[in-house]
Amino acid sequence: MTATLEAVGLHRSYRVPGTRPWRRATRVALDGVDLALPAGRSLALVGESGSGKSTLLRMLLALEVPDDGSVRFRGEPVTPAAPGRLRHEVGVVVQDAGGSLDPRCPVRESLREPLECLDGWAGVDHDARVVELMTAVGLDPETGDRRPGQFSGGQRQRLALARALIANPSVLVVDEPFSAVDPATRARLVALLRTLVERSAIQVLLVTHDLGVADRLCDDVVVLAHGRVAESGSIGEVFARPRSAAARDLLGAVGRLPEVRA
Ligand SMILES: Nc1ncnc2c1ncn2[C@@H]1O[C@H](COP(=O)(O)OP(=O)(O)OP(=O)(O)O)[C@@H](O)[C@H]1O
Repeated sequence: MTATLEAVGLHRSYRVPGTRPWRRATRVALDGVDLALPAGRSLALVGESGSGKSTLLRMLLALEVPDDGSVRFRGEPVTPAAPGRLRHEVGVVVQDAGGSLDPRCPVRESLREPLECLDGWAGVDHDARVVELMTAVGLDPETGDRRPGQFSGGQRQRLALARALIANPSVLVVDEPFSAVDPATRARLVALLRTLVERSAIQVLLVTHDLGVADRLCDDVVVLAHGRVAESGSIGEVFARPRSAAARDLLGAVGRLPEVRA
């Protein structure tokens, strides 16, 4: 069966800033990465800082062109110039959730924006959809007139989630979405995301340092180390019996094996 999202042989290097042009020093961020998000599954992308997770995400979202290799969405090649269905079907929550919301606009307008840009939403009541999504993420729709600065960090994460979900994506990409919130808020957001995902059958591609969150939300895991896939498989398998040093290091760093679902 065709994977929903697939990367084959991705390579990406960057010039190291400050080096003299004739020395041409480069840093390899991705070195031959293959990855697949099979239909109906959710995937966590983990790895130590600098392992290449964000770079890989930029390629997968067709925001940047790899030096080599390709990305396919539902079997079709995607590039920044021709992202095809990817832009319509993939919702994204970035690390800095507040950043996806215009600080000058009432949040209702930021939430409505994807509906105004994407096909298929012209005949739909956008305000009603905003009310629906604000309610779904546990925010009072009456607060839609407020600016992002009038919400707490956790509430802004909820708003970013609502914005990512508003155009009914089939895939939700979330990049360290819970790093800036306290543990109690994080637990509530994870529970909320899990409920939303189960209810709407969305596939999640999660980038995280938090293996507990990965375990709660995803079926499979890819462990990146030094721009390569060190290990991949079902979360239950990899967390219970890590084969690579990178996976063992990550699991060791959290002090104990995260709770693994039966
Ligand atoms: N635009 C860029 N220019 C130069 N080097 C870059 C660029 N983007 C990434 N890199 C380098 O590529 C490597 C991988 O970086 P990347 O941000 O993908 O790692 P990461 O796993 O997402 O890290 P973190 O968990 O800290 O966010 C790093 O060595 C980084 O310095």
